Amino acid sequence: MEGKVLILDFGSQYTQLIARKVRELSIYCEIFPYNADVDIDSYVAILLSGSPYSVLEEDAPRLKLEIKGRLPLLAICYGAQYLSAHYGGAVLKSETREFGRAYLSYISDDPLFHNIDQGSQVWMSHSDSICDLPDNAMLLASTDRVKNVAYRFKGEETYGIQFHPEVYHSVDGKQLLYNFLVRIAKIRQIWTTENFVGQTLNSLKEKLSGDKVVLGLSGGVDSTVAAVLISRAIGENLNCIFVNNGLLRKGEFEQVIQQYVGMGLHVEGVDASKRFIQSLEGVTDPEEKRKTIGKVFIDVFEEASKKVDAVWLGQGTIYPDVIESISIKGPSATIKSHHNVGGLPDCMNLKVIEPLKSLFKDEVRQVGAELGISQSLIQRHPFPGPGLAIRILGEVTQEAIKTVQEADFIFVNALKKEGLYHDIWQAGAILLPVNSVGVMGDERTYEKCIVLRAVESRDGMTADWVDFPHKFLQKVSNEIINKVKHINRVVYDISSKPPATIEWE
Ligand SMILES: Nc1ncnc2c1ncn2[C@@H]1O[C@H](COP(=O)(O)OP(=O)(O)OP(=O)(O)O)[C@@H](O)[C@H]1O
Repeated sequence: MEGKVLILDFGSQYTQLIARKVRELSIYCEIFPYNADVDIDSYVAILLSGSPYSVLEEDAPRLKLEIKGRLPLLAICYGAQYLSAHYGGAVLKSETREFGRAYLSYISDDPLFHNIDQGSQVWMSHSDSICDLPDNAMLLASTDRVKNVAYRFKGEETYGIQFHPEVYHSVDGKQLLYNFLVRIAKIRQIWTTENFVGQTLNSLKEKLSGDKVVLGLSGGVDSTVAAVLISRAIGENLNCIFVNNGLLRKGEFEQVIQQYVGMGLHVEGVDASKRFIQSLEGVTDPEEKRKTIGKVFIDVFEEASKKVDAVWLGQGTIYPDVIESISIKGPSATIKSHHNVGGLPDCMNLKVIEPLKSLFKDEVRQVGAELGISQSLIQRHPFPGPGLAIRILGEVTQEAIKTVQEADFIFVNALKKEGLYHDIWQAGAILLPVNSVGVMGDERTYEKCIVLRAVESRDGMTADWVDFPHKFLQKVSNEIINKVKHINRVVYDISSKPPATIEWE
């Protein structure tokens, strides 16, 4: 890849955002932990991230590579403090923690601040300050409260800035990154979806020449886009498997298979719903549900794929999954066990091909559009691997599945009809394992409760509930109570993530 930028991560919550901003400038970049062994010479510029640590702490992260002066370097927040402290400056605890908006009251005429004016709003988030710059560094910018807000080492393209150009509230942040990457580091802006597709097709053709590939399709965006890319490269040699685990939405299995076939994919639909539902009998613990589904999935997938004489397993892994697994904090301990195919390659002896592993979710969607995949597939809401099993609290029975499917169908259709579907990250119905008293006609009822959940989010990491017009909720609630058997009550979930999660289990 020509013109790659390296982002070394000190564990900041904003590191992925830095990468997103660089990609938005049509420049390719990769994130690695600060202590990873990377071949610096394969990059053309380096960015250092912020960090929750203080350089004053004993165990603060320190680079093991000598990077200063080798490539254009922009160090952000902790990165800037680290460079400064490491090369003879002084960093001390600030008297007051500086968090939020600040305004640049002094800006030098360095190219880093080209087209950025005095008074520009920047976003700060630090509790240490650079009190003295290293001897061979010069001051580039200040705010009223902090003097050493930006600096540069003399005679080098090595910069440090205290504020966060990657966050939205730094209004000229994108301009600053542009100045650094394009004007200073002279990187060409050639990372486009079109180029990505062209290059990926070439490399897939070369790598997979003549080999067969098997790939699990979930109906979701990632596996669909991965499948279409691979199929463009190797045609009939790609064999897809779509498993019906009986936990999909109403009519989804048939509908999605039809769409896949229409797209020219070679796909085998395996209806294993009975096997899944049987194995879930008596299981109520959420983690055990996920594990049970995962195990059956692996068995079913393995059996189906034996018929294909495959050498490769195609996967729709995307960049956030990769970052998560190499993060400086290690794979998150709290992540739920998924029924993804991560466990498959070892036991199946297949080589793994992951054509999307350098892309963020919205880039995957753009690639999908570039490949001509219909918007109805690309813009689908994320749907959990274990499906409706984790939207049925307590035991998963045929009757419970039918109830959730019907309620979900009414809710999601209403969203589509009102033109709300695409403004929402994810929506669905949850069945609670409690009965409550109601009255229908002259009869007293004692039946179940459906929760409606709809959230807005940018990346699924944080989410907020959608504030629907009451009339809309009223309409959906009426329709569910009138049409779905065993439901006498509908409630709407108004919790955000965190502290709640998007799914209930
Ligand atoms: N019903 C299924 N049949 C076949 N393969 C599946 C099925 N469900 C999931 N998979 C495979 O497992 C992978 C991970 O599943 P998961 O539900 O976590 O998807 P994801 O990471 O959200 O990706 P996607 O957007 O493809 O759904 C999918 O990308 C797909 O390859």
